[in-house]
Amino acid sequence: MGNKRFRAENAGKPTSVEATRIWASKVIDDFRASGNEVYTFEHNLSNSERGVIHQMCRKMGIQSKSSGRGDQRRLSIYKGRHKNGKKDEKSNREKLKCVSFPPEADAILQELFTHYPPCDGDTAATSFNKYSGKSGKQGQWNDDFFRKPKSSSEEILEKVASLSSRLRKDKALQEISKLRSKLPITSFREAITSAVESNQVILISGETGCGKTTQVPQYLLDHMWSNKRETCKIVCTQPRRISAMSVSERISCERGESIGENIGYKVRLQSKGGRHSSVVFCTNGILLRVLVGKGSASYVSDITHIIVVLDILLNPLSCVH
Ligand SMILES: Nc1ncnc2c1ncn2[C@@H]1O[C@H](COP(=O)(O)OP(=O)(O)OP(=O)(O)O)[C@@H](O)[C@H]1O
Repeated sequence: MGNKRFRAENAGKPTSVEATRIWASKVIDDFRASGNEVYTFEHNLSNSERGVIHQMCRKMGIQSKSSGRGDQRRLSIYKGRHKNGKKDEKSNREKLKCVSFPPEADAILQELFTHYPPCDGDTAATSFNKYSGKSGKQGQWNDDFFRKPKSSSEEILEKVASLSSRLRKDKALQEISKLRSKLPITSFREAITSAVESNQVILISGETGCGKTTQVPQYLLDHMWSNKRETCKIVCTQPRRISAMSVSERISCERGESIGENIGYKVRLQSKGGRHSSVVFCTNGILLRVLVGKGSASYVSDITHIIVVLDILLNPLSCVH
């Protein structure tokens, strides 16, 4: 399966973006199955077609590079990582970091990731050293990010007092607080905290913007601190790493504190906060890794609440019998 065959397919290249994707994915698949290290497309690709192919390659983890000028510009794709056409030594080192699982664990993970696929950001090395453990033991997460803060009841009281003092003094915070009190979810605050107290799982459904994401974690946190004087670890998932980061920033702002104090996040290769943070946002993929990681039992029991975002589309036709 050499360049000849690819050139033949290249000659009949389609015109629309979708058709380019279909055609290019076949060419890339054939290239991946071939013994060739490099494949160069014909020079009859337009700028936008090359753009589509570069984008596809990025998603598939294939290195791609265009070279040449004007009509002669051609796009090449590489099996290994290349820098300016030279093989990057790093790729060999990266290959050595491959994690393998015993067949039983493989089957369980396959099923989990089929039902709850990690988002793009999670599929690449998630704090690999922390997940694998420096000793090299696979699947061992040595991180205490998901452990409960060690605060005593006096320290909790101080945190509550400090929040009310900020609210008294800070005009901007008072404005935000006024806006928060007008959110549709506000009238359900008590109902939510008492439902959480008496049930293991609750489902909260509300229109977009009603306050589910930003308010529920705070209701639970304030309930744990003010009413129960107890420390807690509230883990909230978000479908995307960017939303995990921005929601934790928003909540920190609503409480007049810096991100990484009581509210934090952990996404691929990035985190703010730590064990001391009581509310932490992460992506679905990170939570899954926490839950299925070997030795996770010791700190998973520290997690007091898990808030998962579900996007359920109800098909009205399915209700018609
Ligand atoms: N970063 C932000 N800056 C300003 N306002 C924000 C910010 N994030 C959220 N809000 C506002 O806070 C309110 C509650 O938002 P929140 O995300 O909690 O709602 P939601 O019910 O979770 O919505 P969705 O179902 O779309 O996720 C909304 O009115 C929103 O506009």
